Amino acid sequence: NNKRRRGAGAEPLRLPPGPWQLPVIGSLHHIAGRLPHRAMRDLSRRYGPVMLLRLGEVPTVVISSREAAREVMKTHDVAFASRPLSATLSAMTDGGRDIIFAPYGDRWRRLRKVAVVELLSARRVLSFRPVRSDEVAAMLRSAAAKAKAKAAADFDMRAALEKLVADTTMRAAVGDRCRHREVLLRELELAVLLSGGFNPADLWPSSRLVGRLSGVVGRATACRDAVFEVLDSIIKDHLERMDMDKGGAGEVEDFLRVLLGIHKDGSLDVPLDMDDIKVIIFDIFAGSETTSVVLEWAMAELIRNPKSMERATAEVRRAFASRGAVAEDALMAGELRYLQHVVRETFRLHAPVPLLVPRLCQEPRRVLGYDVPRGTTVLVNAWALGRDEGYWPKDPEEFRPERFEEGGGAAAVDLRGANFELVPFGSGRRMCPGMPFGLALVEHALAALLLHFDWEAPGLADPTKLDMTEEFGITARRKNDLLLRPILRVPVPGL
Ligand code: HEM
Repeated sequence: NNKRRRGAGAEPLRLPPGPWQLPVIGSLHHIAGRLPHRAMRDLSRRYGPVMLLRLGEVPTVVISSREAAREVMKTHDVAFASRPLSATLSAMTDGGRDIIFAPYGDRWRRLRKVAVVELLSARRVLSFRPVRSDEVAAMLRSAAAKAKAKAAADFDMRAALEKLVADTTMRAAVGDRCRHREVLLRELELAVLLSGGFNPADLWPSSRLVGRLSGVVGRATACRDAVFEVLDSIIKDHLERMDMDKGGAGEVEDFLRVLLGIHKDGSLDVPLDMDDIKVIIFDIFAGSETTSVVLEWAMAELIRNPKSMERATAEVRRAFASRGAVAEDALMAGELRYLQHVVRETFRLHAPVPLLVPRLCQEPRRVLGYDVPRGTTVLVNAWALGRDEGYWPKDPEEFRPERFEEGGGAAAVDLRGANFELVPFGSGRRMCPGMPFGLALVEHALAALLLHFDWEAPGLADPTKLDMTEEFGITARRKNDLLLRPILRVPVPGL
């Protein structure tokens, strides 16, 4: 009965009446060797939008319809507001002492409040405008150098976007003068890799042998120690500097300075110790990584879809070519409508965290009539929701930003967590608090790349053939590099 088909043109799923025991319909071998979000989407087409998999020893409910997603992240949000803590994550976060993986409770509430109110507010995001402009300008200069090279050279878009996001985040988080940039970035990359959850130690938690053989917990501990050591030294530098220049932080006050200020003068009703500060900074680095992933997909989709590229470029140049640079006020006021549609469409097809961050069922709840027991891990397949033909009837697999225009069928759908068919940032209490910070950089960088350059994929006669393979991991990035050729159209400031 649970095995209803829900493919193209299928009837809407009819729910079973009353309480319903979820049978285990799949296990690890159903997804082994495949991208988990794809494999789970295929299973859900056969078994329905609420299905129970047994991944190793971990009972995992996968949610694949907007109705079920609404129940998990809205109707029963509190019951699903905790996180499962695998052995690897526990080692990495010292038992869930950060924000992203913290169990639901007072500590999480306190740290999240500090992050939301003091660091990621609209006012603070705005204050980093000069940092974004500087770092985007640096990226544009390196693209302009490639465009000027005699033998036209390829621009490594992935490397450039990763550098842009890392440098912008680094400056916003800990200021300009970070001596440990390389170590920090290397360890953070490892942290993201290790926290994927699909490793043997996390899937068979009761087996000490598996844990010992995989060695992943040891690596996670070493990774956390390395990051914390670097953060200790950054904090020491910061405190010295704060003592020296008592006059104030200048134009841009970085996150660490804000947090140390709160720690020193106890100006909040909640105390903040040094460990709290380190984990908040750690999370901001870890959370930001996804920003470059989505920018890379946006550029790849625009290359594959020349008509969309033409429209987006024309809009950006109409708005900014006469000024010679992107102005964030116009972006933030939503004046570049098509660009916003491009961003939404990219998130629809390429949710950078395709299964969101796992939730834990704290209290038994019924989701679409199925009983979800306490202790179950719950994954919301945002990637599958974004491609479901039931919600995106016109070519769900195609990149068509026009669907978000008036009359396009999805004009009212946005990213803020109220439309459960488009939830790349999650929804409810655990929704991503970094969305405004991430989106500001995505829109600014994308507009600048299109304003100053035309872009070509060298050696690719038919752009629709651009390789779009995804890589395995907690974040769904493109597998292969994106090498593009920039052709300078609007001079880059400062050159
Ligand atoms: C394009 C960029 C981003 C995407 C797609 C993204 C996505 C997500 C998702 C899916 C979650 C889990 C939501 C849930 O469980 O419902 C999350 C949580 C989180 N994100 Fe982001 N994120 C992005 C950027 C950022 C940035 C820039 C920061 C920080 C500056 C950040 C910080 C966080 C934090 C701290 C959490 C944990 C929230 C909690 O558990 O209470 N994210 N993000």
